[in-house]
Formats: sequence, structure tokens, C-alpha cells
Amino acid sequence: MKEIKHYINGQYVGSASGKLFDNVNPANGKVIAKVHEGGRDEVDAAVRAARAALKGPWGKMTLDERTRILHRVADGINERFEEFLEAECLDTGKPKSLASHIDIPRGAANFKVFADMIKNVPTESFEMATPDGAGALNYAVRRPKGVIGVISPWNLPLLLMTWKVGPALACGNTVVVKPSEETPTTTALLGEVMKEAGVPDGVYNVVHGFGGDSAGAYLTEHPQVDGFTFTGETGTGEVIMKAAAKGIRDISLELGGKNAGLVFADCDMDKAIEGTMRSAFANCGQVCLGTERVYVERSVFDEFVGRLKEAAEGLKIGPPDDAEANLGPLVSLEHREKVLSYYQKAVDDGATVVTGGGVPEMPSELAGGAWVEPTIWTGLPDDSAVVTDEIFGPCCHIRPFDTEEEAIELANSLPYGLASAIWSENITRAHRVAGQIEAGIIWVNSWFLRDLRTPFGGSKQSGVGREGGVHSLEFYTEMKNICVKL
Ligand SMILES: NC(=O)C1=CN([C@@H]2O[C@H](COP(=O)(O)OP(=O)(O)OC[C@H]3O[C@@H](n4cnc5c(N)ncnc54)[C@H](O)[C@@H]3O)[C@@H](O)[C@H]2O)C=CC1
Ligand SMILES: O=C(O)/C=C/C=C(\O)C(=O)O
Repeated sequence: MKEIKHYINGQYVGSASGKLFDNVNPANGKVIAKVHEGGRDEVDAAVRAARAALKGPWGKMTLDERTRILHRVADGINERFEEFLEAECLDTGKPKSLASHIDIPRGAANFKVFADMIKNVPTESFEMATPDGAGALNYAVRRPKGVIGVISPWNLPLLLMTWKVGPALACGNTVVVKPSEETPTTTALLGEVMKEAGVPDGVYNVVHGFGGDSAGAYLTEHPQVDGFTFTGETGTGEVIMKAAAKGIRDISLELGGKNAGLVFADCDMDKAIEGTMRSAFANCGQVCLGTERVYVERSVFDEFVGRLKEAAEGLKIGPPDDAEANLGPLVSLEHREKVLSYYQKAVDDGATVVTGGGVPEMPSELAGGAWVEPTIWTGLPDDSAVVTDEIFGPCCHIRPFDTEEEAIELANSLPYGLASAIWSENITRAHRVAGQIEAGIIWVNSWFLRDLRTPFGGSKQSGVGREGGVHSLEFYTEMKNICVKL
């Protein structure tokens, strides 16, 4: 059986404890690899290697050399595209048609975009007057923050891990990555690409394991890590924030959401259906930006519900290699338990199940997989947990509204504030509503249209800080002002 090891100081190494855990293919429930579980020793070795590399060749490299190497990392991912694709789809079960358009290309782009950005974004300077009339000149310079702890989730494993590692390395930091225990493979494979691209040993380190009382917690408790970037559940974000408080380490947190889609009667209905379909069901609903609450203006409510039902029933459920499949399994049987508990709760709370609500019948070779039906509900009270909790499955609840004010109030009614999608052809209304939604990311007549230069992150309990564009540079560098008296 294949073993997945840590990548520390440029070498693949096993755990001193000899502890291994299973890496399971969620499409059929079969074990595909054994993964080494990191303990404090491995985390400590990785952090030490990262710290040494800061002082070594990486820290001494010119910006030109560093960014050329990061371009080679991106090229290396693209050259091994099929290998990354296969690995990502085995770990997650997601359709290859999806991962080949989103996950793997973005994994490569995350290195190129931030390598180019750090070379081109200027810093500030201010001339000032002084009492002696000679004046002074202030100018800011960026310096790497140091060793960054990267804790990444399982829903878009390569995409979200490199979304952090790309800018961190571009800014001259070194990293220790703790990928999700569910999806370790592409993070491990990236070590080979780093080596081939000429990234010095110790710059990119990976320690596998779980969160609490395992590699994740040991990393956040390690005093020699200078900052943490995390994507995942809000509760985990709180735990990481507490750990980072010791030693006053910086954090960037991209957390849960329960995102609202607002469909106005003046929308282009074809676009609204297509966009809501993607936002509710893409990646089997396992996207933090996804729409789990849909509010539809009453006059088009029945039409919208009918058309979304028809579209959801047209989804093809299947394994990664099925070229026609557009809905894979959930990431694990454990996660399916969580999603199915909400499917049951919806029924208990009096929902009308418009479509789905259960487990699809799959051929015998896939019967052990984490499959669920895409599901739509109407008729739930606003305080049902199905409407207030992040489910992270292929499902949404649709509720009518009567006025713009009511739609805005409903959208803002939860403690989350990650993303929202507004569907209206009245551009004045769209701007007006967008300005009032309490969320970090608003799409108008689109969803998941991503420009990597834009600020990305959540408000309220959906996150702390922004990454993307210059905001990534802000987080991954220390800005220093130098004031020169003339
Ligand atoms: N992209 C997102 O916004 C994601 C949201 N979620 C949400 O979270 C729910 C639970 O899924 P999980 O995989 O358990 O999410 P999680 O937030 O616990 O896991 C994400 C990462 O954090 C690590 N982690 C967990 N506890 C930690 C700790 N105490 N210290 C350091 N690292 C820790 C995990 O090992 C993993 O690498 C999902 O059902 C979904 O609702 C999960 C994954 C991604
Ligand atoms: O950076 C992106 O384009 C996608 C981000 C998605 C998430 O952060 C998520 O699903 O957690």
C-alpha cells in the first residue's frame, strides 16, 4: 500500500511514532494510501527547517531569482497536470471535469500571480517638512513575516493550500503546511515539484495529521511560527485564534458561511437558475462561497423553484472518471452523516422536500462511497438549524420575499458574512443591495467569478482579514517605514 510521508527540509520522512492513518477514496470507501501522522517531533523539525531556510539561500535570494523559481513551480504543476488531477480526484471524489478546470489550474496560477504581484506592487513614500527646513523622507519596505503555518481544508485542497503558499513564498517567507487529513496527496506531491523547481530545502514543509491533539494543534502551539493562515470551520478558527494569541502571532482566517442568494423578479431567470445551480451544487456543495439560502421575490417564486428542481434533477451523479458526471460524492462518510442529519432535521422541521433528501442508489462498486442526493427544500422557519447552520452539502432552502428591504434583512440575519449573490437586471438596485449586504464578497449576476487581485475573505464570523492581491502581500509581509532626516 502506498505511504504518504511528511516533507521536511527537502526530504520525505516517516513519523518517529510509526503512527499511520487511512486515506480513503470517498467515491467507493476504499483505502488508497496510509498516511504518516505527525507528532510534536515532526512539527518541530519542520518549523526548525523553515526557520533555518529563512536565513539560508531563500532569505538571500534576489526577488528576481525567487519569482523565477515560483514560475517554475507553476510550470511544474502544469507539466504534471494529470498526476495532480488523478490525486485530487482520488482524495475528494470530485469530477475530473471540475478539478481540471478549477482546482489544478488555480493551483498553478496561485504561484504565478503572486510572484508577478510582489515584483510590481509599489510601496509608499512621503516627504515631510521639518522645523529646520531640511525635511525628511519616509519610505516603506516589505520584509517577509517569517515562518508561516498553513492549515488547509479538504474541499479544494490544492487550490486553497497554494492560495496561501503562493503569496507566502512570493513574499520571501517559508512555510509549514498541515493539509487536511482527508486530502493529503496533492500537498505531498507538491514537495517533488518544489524540489524540481529549485526551491531550497526547508522553504516548503508538510506535516500530515489531524487537527486537535495532533499535527494541527502542535503547529499552532509551536512558538517559532510567526503567523497562521487557515481556511475551515468557524469553531476551528476560534481555536487557532486562541493558540495564535500566545506570542501575539498574526492570523488570517477564512471561515464558514451560510451564504444568501437574492433573486429579484427583474432578474434574467436563465442566468439566475444557472448561477444558483452552480453555487448550490458545484463540488457537491462543499464550497465555502456556496449558496445554501435562496431568497426569491414572491412573484417569480414558483417559477424559480420549479426550474431549479428540474435542473437539480438533471445533475448526473458519478465518479471522477465519468465525463458526464457533474456531482461527485461528499468528502467522507463522516461528513455524509453530518449532511444527512440536516436532511432529516429539515423533514422534522416541516420542510417541503422539493427534490432529493436521501442517498442515491449507486452501482455495487460505488456503494461504499459518500453519495447524497442534491436536495432542495422550501417552507422552513427562518430559525431552523437547516437555514442557519453551514451544512456544506449539495442543498439549499428557498424562501419567498416581498420587498427589497426584507430580502436584505433576511440575507443579513445570520452571524456569518462570507459571500452573497444578487440576481437582478436592474443595475441600480443591484448596486444598492450589494452595498447593504453584510458579506466580504458579493457577486452580481454571477457566482465564483474570481479575479485573484481582489480582496477575498469574510466579515462577522466568516473570517478575519483579507487575502488576494495586495491584501495577501499585507498579510505575508511586515511593512517597515524608514524615516530619513535630510
Ligand atoms: N472551506 C471551508 O470553509 C471549509 C469549511 N468546513 C466546514 O467545517 C466542517 C467540519 O469539517 P472539518 O474538516 O472538521 O473542518 P476543520 O475546520 O476542522 O478542518 C480544516 C483544517 O483544520 C485542521 N484543524 C482542525 N482542528 C484543528 C485544531 N484544533 N488546530 C489546528 N488545526 C486544526 C484540520 O486538520 C484541517 O486541516 C464542515 O462540515 C464544513 O461545514 C470544512 C472544510 C472547509
Ligand atoms: O479562492 C478561491 O477562488 C476559492 C475559495 C474557496 C474557498 O475559500 C472555500 O471553499 O473554502
